[in-house]
Amino acid sequence: MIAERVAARDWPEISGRLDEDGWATIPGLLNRAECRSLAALYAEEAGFRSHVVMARHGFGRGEYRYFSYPLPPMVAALREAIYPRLVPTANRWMDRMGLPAHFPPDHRTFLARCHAAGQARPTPLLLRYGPGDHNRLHQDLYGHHVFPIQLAILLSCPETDFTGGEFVLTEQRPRMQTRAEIVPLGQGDGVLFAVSQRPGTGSRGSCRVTMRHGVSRVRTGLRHTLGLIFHDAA
Ligand SMILES: O=C(O)CCC(=O)C(=O)O
Ligand SMILES: [Fe+2]
Repeated sequence: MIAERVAARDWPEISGRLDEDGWATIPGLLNRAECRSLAALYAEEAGFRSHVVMARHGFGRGEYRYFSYPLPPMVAALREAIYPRLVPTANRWMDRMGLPAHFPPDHRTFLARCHAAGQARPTPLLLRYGPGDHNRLHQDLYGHHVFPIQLAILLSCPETDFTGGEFVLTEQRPRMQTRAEIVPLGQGDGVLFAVSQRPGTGSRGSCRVTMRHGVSRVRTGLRHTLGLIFHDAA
């Protein structure tokens, strides 16, 4: 089901958006019931390898939990189905930036590479924000092996479950001020975005664009997200 749903998307269009902007939304990737059941996992004791209280690390305010292996079936299915769709873009980006990394066509092979290099801890996570919580701009780098695109899915419903809490992306280009963009997301929508660097075209030809992401302050209610990073952590 997840595989068919992912296959039905217009991947050439999504790749074009990623090349142009460094991010692309996938509207309605999960339905409301799926969002609810994933968000409900947050309260369960089992299934997670660690719990991070963001304020303790200067990451912002709010909390998140990394899943342990085996991942919940829906999370595993999303990771496996989406990765191969992103590989052509990821490899093109590496070429354009003159970086040697080359990503294999299936996720299992890429994970084996991460694990052999000591990056063996799963990175998919659930995040939870209440009133006043926010996520400071950051990059999800967890070791040498970095797949350059990641996915976040909004599990809560804006205006109904929470207010505020916008997904924010910034990009920095050489010799320019930082630009910020708010990504409009509804419940169940996914956003694909550059983890750290992507190729761009600047005034002097091609350049590297540095991206960061975060979440603006949640005003009211509770906001849950699922984060899917394709490399594992050291
Ligand atoms: O909560 C969000 O929308 C962003 C979560 C995040 O930082 C991530 O998925 O890597
Ligand atoms: Fe993140």
